[in-house]
Amino acid sequence: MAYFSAAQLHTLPWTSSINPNVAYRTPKLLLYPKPLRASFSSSNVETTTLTKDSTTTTLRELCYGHVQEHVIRRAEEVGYVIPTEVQLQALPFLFSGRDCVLHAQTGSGKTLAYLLQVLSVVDSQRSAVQALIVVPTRELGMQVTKVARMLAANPSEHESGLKSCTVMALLDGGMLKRHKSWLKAEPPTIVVATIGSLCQMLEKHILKLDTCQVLVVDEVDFMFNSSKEVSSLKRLLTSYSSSKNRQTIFASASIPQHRRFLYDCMQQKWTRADVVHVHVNSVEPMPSCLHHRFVVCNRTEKNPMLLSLLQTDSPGSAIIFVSEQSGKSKKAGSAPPTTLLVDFLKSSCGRFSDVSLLEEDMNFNQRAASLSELRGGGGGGGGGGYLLVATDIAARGVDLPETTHIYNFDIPKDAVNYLHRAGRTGRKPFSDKKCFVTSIITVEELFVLQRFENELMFCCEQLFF
Ligand SMILES: Nc1ncnc2c1ncn2[C@@H]1O[C@H](COP(=O)(O)OP(=O)(O)OP(=O)(O)O)[C@@H](O)[C@H]1O
Repeated sequence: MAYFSAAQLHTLPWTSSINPNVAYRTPKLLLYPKPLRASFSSSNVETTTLTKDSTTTTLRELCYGHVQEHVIRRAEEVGYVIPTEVQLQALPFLFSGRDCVLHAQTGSGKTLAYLLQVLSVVDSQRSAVQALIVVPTRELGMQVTKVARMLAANPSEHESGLKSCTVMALLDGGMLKRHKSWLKAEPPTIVVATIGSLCQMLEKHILKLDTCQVLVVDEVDFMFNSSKEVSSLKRLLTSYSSSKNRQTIFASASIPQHRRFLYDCMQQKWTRADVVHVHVNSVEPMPSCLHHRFVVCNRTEKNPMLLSLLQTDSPGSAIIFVSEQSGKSKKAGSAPPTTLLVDFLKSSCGRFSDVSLLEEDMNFNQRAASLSELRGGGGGGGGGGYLLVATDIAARGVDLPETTHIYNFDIPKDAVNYLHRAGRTGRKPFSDKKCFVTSIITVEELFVLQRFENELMFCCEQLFF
């Protein structure tokens, strides 16, 4: 069993060294103790770090002998030809069957990395659930299911007589009765699930994991941080299936206190003891193409300030993040801040007459319609772009690669939240086109933003209007 000393556990949350290329604003509050080295030899955990790769390995070469030809061809058809850094780094470990923690920037292609491994392991001719992918939200689940189905589709299914791999989306708000019949009649090969729906099926013994060979938990830090999900997740990892009998893959762009997390993975038997930590861009938690800015104004001036920013930036496509409505405001019967902002934008300027909305209080169908409208090139903003007003439901995992601007209308609740909101832009792996993250803050919130700068090691430029 690996052992970590107290000194090793007392570590920087994001990184192992300060990035010398970042120009920091002063005064800098260095909140953490002196930097530790990237790897530590007294443990079984292998930490791999990669900054820039110069090889020209193709995804085909990387997957050769592991992933079926039709899957590789499908990936190439949709433009996945060159692997991203996390794919390059992680796939050899994944293909070897090792448990992995994929820890890489937002938009770096972690989904494709774990899906290629899932598709390399499953046998579509076997009628049994062989892979389970757990996600925190229905939106992310739908997105992962779509990519998995797209990669798994076998155009020569009829000629060869071989069945294609089936992917079930077992997501909160779905038709669980139908899924129940499906699971009983012919179990799918891969299940993508939110933890609530999954546990219902497991508790009723409709879904069994004894044939499951790969278990993926996406946005793993979020799941472990959510009081609603954590006990179910722990049960899933230890009671419903054993880490000895499966490959376990965890993925996230943010794993605060990652060494502590890796220690827990082994101690609690969520993974096997030889788990690999694939840590890409460990010194730079956010994509370098992001340009961070802020404006200071009074609370009452936020709406006109946002409008000025939108008029000046003229964003191609933008997401505006607004805090969730407080319980007190709901009780008082006030309109949600998201709705108020959408109404303001619609009435203030013609270009923003078609603003989309995504928030928890919408029903699942409305939420799906809102996202598919954006993906279809609809939505506000004109010129094929969109303008989306959203709560943090859109902050994790949602992939809208055309987004060029993020506006924090309300300041994120912590640095992790800042990182994921910011990560909804800059999602084209091989593009270094500048994307913008702008926070609208009050004077009192300046200190909070500065804390985020320290924790995430970025530099924010002040704009004046
Ligand atoms: N090899 C590749 N070549 C080109 N594009 C890619 C490649 N791999 C992934 N992408 C694209 O990159 C974008 C981001 O990928 P993905 O959603 O997997 O990121 P992620 O690492 O899971 O991000 P997050 O942490 O925000 O969930 C997607 O639009 C995806 O289609």
